[in-house]
This record gives sequence, C-alpha cells and structure tokens, in this order.
Amino acid sequence: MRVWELAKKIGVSSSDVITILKSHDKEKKNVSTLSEEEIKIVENTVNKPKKVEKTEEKVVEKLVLEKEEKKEEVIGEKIIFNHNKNHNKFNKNSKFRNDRFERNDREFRGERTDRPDRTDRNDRIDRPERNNQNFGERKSFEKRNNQNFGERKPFNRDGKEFTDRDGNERRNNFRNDRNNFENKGNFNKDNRNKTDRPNREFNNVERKPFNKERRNDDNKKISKPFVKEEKEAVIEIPTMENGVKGKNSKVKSKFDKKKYENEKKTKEEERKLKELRDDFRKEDKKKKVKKKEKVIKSEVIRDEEGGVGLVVLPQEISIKELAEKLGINSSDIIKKFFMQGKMYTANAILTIEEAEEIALEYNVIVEKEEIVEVSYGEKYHLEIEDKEEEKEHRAPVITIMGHVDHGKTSLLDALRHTNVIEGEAGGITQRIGAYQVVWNGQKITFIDTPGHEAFTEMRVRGANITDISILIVAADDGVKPQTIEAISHAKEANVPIIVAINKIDKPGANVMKVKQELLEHGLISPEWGGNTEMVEISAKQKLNLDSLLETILLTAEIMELKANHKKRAKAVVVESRLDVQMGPVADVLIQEGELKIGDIFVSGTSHGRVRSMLDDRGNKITKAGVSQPVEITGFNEIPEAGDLLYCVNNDKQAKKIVEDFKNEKKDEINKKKHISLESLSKELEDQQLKELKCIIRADSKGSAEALKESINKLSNDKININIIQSSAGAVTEGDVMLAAASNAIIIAFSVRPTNTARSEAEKTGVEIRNYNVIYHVTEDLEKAMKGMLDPEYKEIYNGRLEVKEVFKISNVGNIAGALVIEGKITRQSKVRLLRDGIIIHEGEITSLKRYKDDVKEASVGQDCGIGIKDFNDIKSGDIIEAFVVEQVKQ
Ligand SMILES: Nc1nc2c(ncn2[C@@H]2O[C@H](COP(=O)(O)OP(=O)(O)OP(=O)(O)O)[C@@H](O)[C@H]2O)c(=O)[nH]1
Repeated sequence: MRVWELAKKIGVSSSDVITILKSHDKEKKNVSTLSEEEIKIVENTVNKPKKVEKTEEKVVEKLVLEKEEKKEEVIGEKIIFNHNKNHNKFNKNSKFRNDRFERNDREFRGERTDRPDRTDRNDRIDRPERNNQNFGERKSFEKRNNQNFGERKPFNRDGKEFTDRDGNERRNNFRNDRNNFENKGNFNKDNRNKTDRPNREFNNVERKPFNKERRNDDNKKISKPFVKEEKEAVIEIPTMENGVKGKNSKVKSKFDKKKYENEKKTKEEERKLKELRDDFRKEDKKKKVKKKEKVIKSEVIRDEEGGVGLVVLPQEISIKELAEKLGINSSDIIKKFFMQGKMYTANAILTIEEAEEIALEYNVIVEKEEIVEVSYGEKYHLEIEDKEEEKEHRAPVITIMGHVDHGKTSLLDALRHTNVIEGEAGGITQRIGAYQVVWNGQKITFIDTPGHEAFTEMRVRGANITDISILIVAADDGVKPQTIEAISHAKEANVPIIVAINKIDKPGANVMKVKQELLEHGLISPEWGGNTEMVEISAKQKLNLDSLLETILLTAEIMELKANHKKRAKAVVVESRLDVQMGPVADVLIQEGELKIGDIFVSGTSHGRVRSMLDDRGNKITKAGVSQPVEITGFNEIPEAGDLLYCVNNDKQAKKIVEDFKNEKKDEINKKKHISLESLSKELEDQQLKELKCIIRADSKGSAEALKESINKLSNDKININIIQSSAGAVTEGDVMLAAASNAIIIAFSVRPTNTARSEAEKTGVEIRNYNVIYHVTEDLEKAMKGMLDPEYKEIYNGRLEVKEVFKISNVGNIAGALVIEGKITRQSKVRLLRDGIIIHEGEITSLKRYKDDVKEASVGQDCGIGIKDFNDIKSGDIIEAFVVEQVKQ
C-alpha cells in the first residue's frame, strides 16, 4: 500500500502519514510503498487521538466554563473541537482534508498543485502525535488544560464575547476577512460539513468567522497579514488530529491584543518621536537662522565696531535680499518705504539707488557689483585650458576685406587654385565657406566670406576666428570708404593687416598713391618705416600670389599660432544653410582638438551629432583637425554663422546646455544694454568705462573731418574718446555691426541710417545720435562726460515714405505724392527729407491727404500727398522719414 492510499483509507492526509512515519524515523514519500509495520504505526497513531479527542473535548468543555467566568474571548479553539457537522457551516476539517486529498491525488497524477510549503506545515501536520506525546515537549496538554490555557488565552466558549476590549474591531476584522476570503473563492462551502467527527456541539452561528479564519491555514493565496497570523498560530496553538487547527482563532485573539497594545505603544512612541523631532527642527531652524545671520552680517565689511560698513550689491535687489545682506529684518525696510509713501513687499525689487539709501541709514556704503560677462564656453565649462606643452603649431586663418570691386573674390579664387594638384581637372569641386591651401608644405586657411560685415558679424557673436586680415586695395582706385571701414574693423578686432595692392597689371595702377592714402589711415609700409606688410599683386593674372602667401606665413610665424590638437573639438560655424536632403548643414572651422564622425556637440541654440563630414574639396572624411574647414551635418536646427561649436560628452548634456542657453539668451536680449550717451555718465561713475568709442557718419568728408577734430579735443584724463571710424555717407549696417561689436555710439551728422542699418540698430541696441550742428555734438558729449546729460526729448520713429511724384500746386507749393514703405505717417509727425541717406530738410508737414481727403494718418502700402512746411525742393525718389518728438519724463 502506498502512502497516499493509506492516507485516503484512514481519512488523513498523505503529509500526515509522512509526518507520522518521519517521527518514527521512516522517510517516506507520497508514492512510497509502505510495509505492514509502517501501516500499523500510522493506524495506531491516527486512532489514538480519538481518545484524546474525547479527553480534549472534556478539557475544552472545562476550559469553556472557565472562559465564561473570565469573559475572555478565544476564537479558534472552539472550532478546533467543533465536531458537530450539523451546524458548523464552515467546518473546514473535512474541507481541509478533502482539499488535501484532492491535491494529493492531483499531485500523484503529476498535475501542478498550489500546495503550500510543507516545511511550514509540518508542525501542524504532526498534530495527532502531538496530542499524545509532543505537546508535552512544549507543555503537557493536560497541564495546559488545567493551568496554562487560562494564562495564555482561554476560550471564549459562547463566542459572543467579541465586544470586550478590542472585540468590536476584531469582529469587524473577521467580517472583512470573511469577505476577503469568500471573494477569493478559495473556500468550498459545499464541503464544509463533510466531516465524520462526532460531538461537534461547540459550533454555533457566531463561530462561522473562526472557521473561515481557519480555512486560511490551507489557503496559501491569502494576504500577507493572514500568513503572518498563521505562522504565529503554528507556534502557539495546540491542534487536534488530522490537521484541524483552532489555533488561528486563538492566536487571532492573542495577536489582536498584542497588536492593540503594540499599536498603542507604537503610536505613543511615534507621537513622542514626532514631538521630539519637531522640537529638534525648531531648534535647528533657530540655529540655521542664527547661522545665516552671521553670514549676512559678514557681508557688511566694517573696519571697526560701529564704523562705516561696506556692502557689494547687484544692480537690482529685492528687499528680502537687501535685508539679508545688511543683516536686518525685511519688515524694517518695508516700514521705511511705507513712511515714504511707498508700499513694498519683501519681494519688491529695488533699484541700486533705493538700496543705497536704505544701506546708508544703517551706516553702510554700497559698492556696485561688477558684472563679469561669461562666455558660452566658460559658462558651461566647455572651454578647456591647455598647458603650453600640449599646444602645437596650427595653420593661420585669413580673411580678405576691401572696397567693392577691388578684387576680393578674384583673389580668393586665385588663391584657391594655387595648390590645385596637377591633373585635378576642374579644381575644387565642393565650395564651402572656407578652404585650405598648402604653400611650401604649410597650410593656410582662407575664410571665403569676403567683406568686413561678415567678419564683424562673427566678432559680434564672440568668434574672433581671423588671425590675419588681407586688405585688398585696387591700385587703380585707391583707398575708398569701404577700405577705411575694413581698416577700422580689423584694428578694432586687433587683427594684423597685410595689404594686397591689387590690379597692378592695370594701366592706371598707382601703387605709390595707394600707399600714401593708407598712410593717412595709419597703415605704413615697412619701406617707409612702418610695420604693415604690403604686397603688389594681380589677382586676375595671378601675379605675386606666392609672395603674398609667403608674407602670410611669415606673419603667422611671428604670431606663433598654436593649439591643442588632441582634445575634444571646438569649432566655429562659418556658414550655415538648410539642405533639402541633408537637413541643416554648416561649414565649420576647427579651432581646437579633433572633430570626428559621431561626436556629440552643442552650437549656440542647436545641438547634434556629426553625421557626415566633407572637406573643402568635397571628399568624405571621418575626422578633421585644427584650422581645417569642413562641412558637417547632424544639427537639430540651423546654427548661426559665428556660433561656436563644442563637443560634449553625451546627448543629455548637449540638450541641457542648449535649453539653458536658450533661456539665457532670452534674458540677455532683454537685459543687454548698449552704450549710449545717457548711460555714459553712469558708466563713467561706476568706473566701468574708460573710453568712449564713436563712429562718425557725416554728409561730407569735410564735415566728418571737422567733427572728428572737435570730438578728439574732448578727451581728458578720465575718459578717452576714440573715433574708430569717420566717413561720409548714410549710416550703414556695417557701421551698426562695428558699433555693436565695439560698444560704440554712432554720430550721424546730417545723415540718416539706411533701413537695414536702422533695424539692425534697433536689434542690437546701438545708439545713433542725429545732429546737424557740430557744436551740439561736442556740447552733448561734454555734458555726458560730466554726467550732466539729461535727455529732455526723445525721438520716436514713425515710418518712411518714398516720393513717387511731385505735384506743383499754385499758391500752395510742391506736394509729394508718396508711398508709405514702412510704418506710418500721422498729421502730427515731423519729417526729414533724405536724399541718398543725407538729410536735405527737417521740418513739419502742412498737409496729409489721401486722394482729396485730409487724413489723420497713412499706413504702410498706402499712397498719400504730403506738403512740407516752407520746403519745395522735393524730388522723386526722395525718402521722407516721419517721426515724433516726445518729452522724456524725469
Ligand atoms: N585687371 C585686373 N582686374 C581684376 C583684378 N582682380 C580683379 N579684377 C576685376 O575686378 C572686378 C571685380 O573683381 P571681384 O573679385 O569681383 O571684386 P570684389 O571685391 O570681390 O567685388 P565684390 O564682390 O562686388 O565686393 C572683376 O571684373 C575682376 O575681373 C586684377 O588683378 N587685375
């Protein structure tokens, strides 16, 4: 007979049989065949408890009586001994067993069962034996019945004592448990009464929950708390034969009591701990405040106790911050302002003057914080400083500048072909924004964006990429306005100039004349004792190009141009565009390190990963070194020319930098203030400015010179006035760019800016001051230098109109038939009549009509007729600038 067969026969579980045999040192499995002797052992063991059971029942009855007296509830025990199959709806003995049989059966058939861990159950399984012998090991059952049951947890015999102490709660728990249990559907109610046990009188309706509880013993899918209770039950509760346990209920009662006490204790402890913590926090806070105060006080530097203090403050500060810095209460400051009739909150922002006023009341002098401009690279720790020994020679980077038609493009093209390897028909196929030539084994990089505007635009963006500037002057034309501009730009950028006197092949070429003119602008050739190299060339005929290249290399050698070739790359965007197929494309010039395919980078507001790389000849390459121009793709958006490109560690870092930079940029645009005459006095006061840079534009060369002389005389030991450019003609975009890059103001003498120059000035915040009397210019500058320039009136630009036709009307005069090309003109507008950017007349309008009607204003795109007061010299093509003058509120 096998174990499971015997178990089935005698009505116990196989595990019980195994356990019984185990206690007799016989290791058996469910399918093991049993000997006669083993069967007997099992049968004897199983039969014995019946007697005990009776004894137990008696004991239980006795205990129940005791329990009634003590009114202590015990939940499980009743059910343990509940053998009344008639009323025990939740009798789980049978269910328990049947389940087991069923499981054993399934197990035997090799089916998966949710059999719980047997090791956990062994204690329970050997119950029959325990009833006879093993209880004694722990505590003799008899002894317990007589003495110890009460000590532990006597039964609640009537099952109604759930109302004592935590009884209600417990009952609820049971209800909940029951619900939970039933919901899980683990309990087979149909089997509940399938027990052949006699004398189950203990059952009553109230005990249902207990039975349910007990069912959990077998149910391993029960919630955690249940399992926990079950475990405790295993230790504490005496059990009957065939694995029926009432311990769960008993333990439940014990557990609940303990739980209650524990909970109470824990809550009490928690409360105390919380109180303690709060106290501690309060103290900590106090300490912190004290500590803070100490720090705050230390911000005011005093020579001696009670002496005058000094504090450094930013341009704008909140009351709260000021109070902290002064080591006082913000409410004190608020009160002071309140007394002055100003209602401020602690977060109100004060001007430096207001802060100074407050500080003085506390005997503290304010020093204004110096604003240190941090570059993009420095801000995000992208600039890596190199040790001298890490740096190696690098190729020079050259820009060509000069007056229109003096041969910039011709020279760039000529130079481009100087190193075309023989047989390379067609020369360089890919034209990118820069290229490299090799001369005498040395590389020279040329930036292929001629013109000083491009050069300055890069400078405005903080990219000073040019090492040497080539100033091209046509020998047959001499120094022209743009030549002068180019000189100013190069000088301002502190870039050495090499003059290329071009077109020497032309019959009218006069090199001497050119050199003389250049001398006037501070460029003196070495033969005349100066240090500006001058090479006579012909770009068209490729004459003397080699000597130009040699001069470049020589100058570069003197400059000792070096860079670290081995670190992560830093580059500058020379040109950018959107390619339909490749997306954003940029021509970049490597300035440091090595750029490789796959490198992750940031560049201004864009970022990306180098997807493809082409050299200046259109060859696909995988890496590029210092001074090498390459075309790369992989940007998420088009970068701007002049943006610096830095390789970073990962995509995450790149995104973060760009996000930060975008936000910063927004703020900067709002904050960035360019120098103006009004701000001059303030900046002088703050000692932030030692030099005022001016760009002069006048209606004639003569007036420009006269103005330059008058202004130069104004320089004193406190401030130097530096005229970085002075020429005739309308204010150009280039002037504005130069002013923006150099923090200069533009003095427009009887001239006006071009449309693009005006919008650029608006964008960059460059001040263009309009004058038509030299005396007024010097007067304003003097006042500004003394800090006495109080602007009373401010000009507000309205719009521009182009004169299309002029109508002569008798008794009225000339009327301009004009089209509003920008903004608007109103009846109140003042006007300036401009011809070639030069102010011909400034005055008021007498009439503003559309068709035959008088109108208040005419907007962009509309035609109108304008009569100008006391002025008839209107010509077709003239520009009328409309503006209003407003008084500045003091
Ligand atoms: N004879 C002669 N003509 C030249 C020389 N270099 C340039 N040219 C001519 O001068 C004209 C203008 O030359 P570009 O190279 O276009 O001048 P640029 O300075 O680039 O002109 P922009 O791009 O308009 O500013 C062209 O017709 C050239 O052929 C030269 O060395 N000799």
